[in-house]
Amino acid sequence: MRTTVIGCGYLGATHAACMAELGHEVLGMDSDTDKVAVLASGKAPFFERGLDALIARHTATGSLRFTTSYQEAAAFADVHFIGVGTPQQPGSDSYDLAQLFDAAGELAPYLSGPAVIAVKSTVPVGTAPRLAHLIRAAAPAGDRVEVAWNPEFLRESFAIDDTLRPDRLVLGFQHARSWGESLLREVFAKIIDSGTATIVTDWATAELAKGAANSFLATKISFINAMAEVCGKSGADVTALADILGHDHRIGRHGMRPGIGFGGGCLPKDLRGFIARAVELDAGDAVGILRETHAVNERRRQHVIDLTHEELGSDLRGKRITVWGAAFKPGTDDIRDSPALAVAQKLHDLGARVTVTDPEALDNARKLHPELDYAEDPVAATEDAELVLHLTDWEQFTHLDPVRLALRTTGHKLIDARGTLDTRLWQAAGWITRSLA
Ligand SMILES: NC(=O)c1ccc[n+]([C@@H]2O[C@H](COP(=O)([O-])OP(=O)(O)OC[C@H]3O[C@@H](n4cnc5c(N)ncnc54)[C@H](O)[C@@H]3O)[C@@H](O)[C@H]2O)c1
Ligand SMILES: O=c1ccn([C@@H]2O[C@H](COP(=O)(O)OP(=O)(O)O[C@H]3O[C@H](CO)[C@@H](O)[C@H](O)[C@H]3O)[C@@H](O)[C@H]2O)c(=O)[nH]1
Repeated sequence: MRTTVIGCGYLGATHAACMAELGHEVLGMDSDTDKVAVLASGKAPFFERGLDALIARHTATGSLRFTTSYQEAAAFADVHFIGVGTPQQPGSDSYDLAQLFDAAGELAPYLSGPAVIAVKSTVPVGTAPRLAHLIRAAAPAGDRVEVAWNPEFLRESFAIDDTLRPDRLVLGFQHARSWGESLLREVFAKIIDSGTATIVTDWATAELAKGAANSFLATKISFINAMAEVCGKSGADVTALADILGHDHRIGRHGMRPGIGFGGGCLPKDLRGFIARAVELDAGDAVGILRETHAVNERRRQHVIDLTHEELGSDLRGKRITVWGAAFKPGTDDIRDSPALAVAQKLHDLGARVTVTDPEALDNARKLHPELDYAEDPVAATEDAELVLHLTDWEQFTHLDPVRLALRTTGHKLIDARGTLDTRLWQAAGWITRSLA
């Protein structure tokens, strides 16, 4: 089959490559000419394990191509996935849907025959009817264009695997047993036939499924971090506590790693967007729990700042601090709402001299935070540091030798905000360690 993917960022580029991997002919479309040039040359414009190889393989055979033309995209296929961004509006917790409505508005005038627009972008519930109205009004094919909602649940750093082997497939339609459903079942046939739970539902449930899933995941992380606060006051061990809770199959250990809290391009903004939409719908009382999820998460970042003051004093001006980590989590160069960079920025604002190191995300970090210092090598980054903050849990950091590092630093002080360092080894090497987990 032929499909297009409109919007080739983290989600769209992965989706396009994976659709080609399923055996389809795919045309990726993006309005960013530089991004399209990189993709067309057979590379991913960001770091995601395995994606370069997948894009290279399918662009080489011609089954995966890229364009900046809506007209070419409309003519190429009957099934169009939309994966453009839906960031938070500046100065508000609500979603900014401009990319989505722009993309749909640009594509629609070229839709002259029956087509299915399957939206993967994350949106507030109630978006589908508005988008369908806009598309049908602008498309020559009118009501023969069907809008489907197909939320995406992939995690960055596992993006390919999560796309090809998802936990579930959700397809939302305006009407039951539609033409669009048959077409999308054909697109996803290999995934469906491998036994993946496939839930066909209405638009609103499909839209809500995504925000609800991310709100739950965020709440699970904040729950264990709230327990970390109680453990901190009572002397209990939150990692052991998470293990004990996780053995209960109704709770499970996944998503229960305590530490600095969640960041990234999805959980924080989807949580805020979900709360804002519930308030608009007069269901504000129902999301009180999510407000607390958000508050706990904010406290985790502040806790790192508080511990820094405890170790280095109230005046941080001129203090040399090394931050290990810039990406919001390991396995990606994505720095959107990165807890590590938020803390680094705050410490810089307080007058500290902050040096950041990260295996993949330094280029992105430099662009967004030119005021911080950077070092490629974590050992060199730690030179003369009075305090080391371990803020993103890259595996590489766990292999660093605390004895060797102790010789280079002036303070021998470590805050492990991810709980993945063996702090006993660090203490044996003469370090004072503090932990969030
Ligand atoms: N990143 C993830 O892991 C992930 C996972 C699941 C869902 N999502 C959701 O998917 C959506 C996309 O997220 P992302 O992380 O890929 O964002 P992104 O910012 O990386 O990508 C968005 C892409 O859309 C392009 N674009 C913007 N306006 C366009 C237009 N009018 N026409 C064509 N292209 C246009 C941009 O150039 C960019 O390449 C969001 O709604 C997000 O919440 C993301
Ligand atoms: O036990 C945990 C698990 C995660 N995190 C943090 O939570 C954030 C999000 O992690 P993760 O969920 O692995 O990454 P994302 O790639 O942001 O994926 C989330 O957001 C995507 C975009 O909506 C969804 O598709 C995914 O299902 C959802 O997991 C990161 O900062 C992690 O460090 C923790 O602190 N503790």
